[in-house]
Amino acid sequence: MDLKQKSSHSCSKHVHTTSGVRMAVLFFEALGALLPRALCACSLSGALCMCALALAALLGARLAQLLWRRKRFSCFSVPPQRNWFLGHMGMFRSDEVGLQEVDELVRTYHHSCAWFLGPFYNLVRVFHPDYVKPLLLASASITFKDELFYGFMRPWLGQGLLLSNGKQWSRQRRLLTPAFHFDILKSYIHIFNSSTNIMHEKWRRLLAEGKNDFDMFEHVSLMTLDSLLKCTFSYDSHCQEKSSLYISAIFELSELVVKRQRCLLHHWEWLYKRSADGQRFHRACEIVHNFTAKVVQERRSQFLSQEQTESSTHASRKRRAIDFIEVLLLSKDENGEGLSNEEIKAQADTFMFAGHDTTASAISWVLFNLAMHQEYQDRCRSEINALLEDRNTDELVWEDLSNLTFTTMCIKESMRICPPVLALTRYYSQDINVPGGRILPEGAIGLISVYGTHRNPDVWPNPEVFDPMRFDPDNQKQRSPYAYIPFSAGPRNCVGQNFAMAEIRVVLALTLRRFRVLPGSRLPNRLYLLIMRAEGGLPLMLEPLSPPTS
Ligand code: HEM
Repeated sequence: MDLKQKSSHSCSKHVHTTSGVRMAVLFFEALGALLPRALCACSLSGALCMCALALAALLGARLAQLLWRRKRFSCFSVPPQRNWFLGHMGMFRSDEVGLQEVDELVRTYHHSCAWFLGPFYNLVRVFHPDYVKPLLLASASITFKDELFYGFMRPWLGQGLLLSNGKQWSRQRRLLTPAFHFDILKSYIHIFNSSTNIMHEKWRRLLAEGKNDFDMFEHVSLMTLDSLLKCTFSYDSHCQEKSSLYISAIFELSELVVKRQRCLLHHWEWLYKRSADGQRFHRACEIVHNFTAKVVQERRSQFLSQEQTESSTHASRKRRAIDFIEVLLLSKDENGEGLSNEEIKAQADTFMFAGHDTTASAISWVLFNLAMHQEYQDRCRSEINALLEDRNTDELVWEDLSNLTFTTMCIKESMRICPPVLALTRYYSQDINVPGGRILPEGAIGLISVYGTHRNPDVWPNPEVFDPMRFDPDNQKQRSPYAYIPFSAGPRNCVGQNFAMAEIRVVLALTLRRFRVLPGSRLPNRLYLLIMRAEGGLPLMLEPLSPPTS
């Protein structure tokens, strides 16, 4: 449907309607400013009365300002609110019902709607590729990661790539991009194979003990963390077999960030610092930072001493997997300046956060979707077995990945229907034009709903149906590149997407070769947290398969 036709308002209209409100703001502000002067000339009771009036006038000015700001959103549809003051505050649910409400929102409003969080935050939620495009392609100089959604991660991730803005971000992005070059990623395939093997060994042991209701999220998260620690720090944590303080701290931090976003009182730093959660957050940050600082320091001294010996020649480096820390230690900008220890620590913490839970979510949900669709699971398995047919080892190599065509289609369809990152938010320092003559006003937060866009029936017919054929190359041609955005798009897209896709393909291929995956004891209810999870875990059952005979 033509989006312009659907547009019922134009933002230009609000200029007239808001001038009255603007006058009211000016009136109340003038009143608030004049009253204190009049106070000097009054008795005590008169002074108290004047104080109350001044306060009321200032409050009136703020409320009028609030209404004026909201008016700027009148070109967007506004779903029913709690009341004019609280707006949609508290109406956003993070459970299965909440996700179904997003589906309903998309069906009703087709492309976008305004969303007000009390008197403080005004958002525009977009869920159509034509609206997503201008928001994701807006220049980095006017686009910022907003503090409402990203700010609470700052004490943990610092000014790493995910949270930095402007020039600092562009410099970091230039320096970090080589870390994700194919030549580097190739050397990680062995790590992905071996971490998957460790997980499968554990599964076989548990199956032999008679346990067969696996919380896939728990197992896969430990496995992706294991891989990431090896790829980032060359650190073998053995975290799949034994617990570690560092790992528990990472899990705790992810949980606490979401908890804080949901609790308005805890947005206030002074109060949060004194709360039990705030203190847990502080302790967990300390554990993570101490760990990263120690590794970075050790690696820098090791690196410097290696530089002076012959053993660190280019050839010898090429023989082993170069970890991210090493690439970061080597990187230099156009002025020959490298990254400081502080910057490297922020990047390493960012990789650990951005890389493990997201990939775990993608792997867990594709296993779930294939458990629910055995016909597609069988087709993936045939593809994998055919690929490894004449080999005497199960080890996948980089070149195999491009031959897993149908398996990759299933992964993509699973990330459409269950995107690990459900939404992105941005703050814009200038008005942004979106279709239908609408304007996202300067200072507003744009919430790009990945989930909503992937489920938009105007773009994806029968969006709730799992159909890998949507990603057959012939069926993709007609679609906007902004209709499918699990890794975001534009300048701030996911720098780790090739890493993630390689890992997911290795894990899925080896798992389906060795196990049949079946639905668990109950169907999961989805959870809308920093990433898509399942309430109480994602139970699946496994049936070990014997190696295919040729
Ligand atoms: C299936 C797995 C993954 C998904 C779905 C995913 C998704 C995303 C998304 C949607 C963004 C944009 C976030 C925003 O704008 O706020 C992003 C950014 C980012 N991702 Fe990923 N990611 C995945 C894996 C990884 C991995 C494995 C790494 C690193 C090892 C990584 C590192 C990053 C970084 C550093 C950014 C910030 C990029 C920038 O702002 O320039 N991600 N990711």
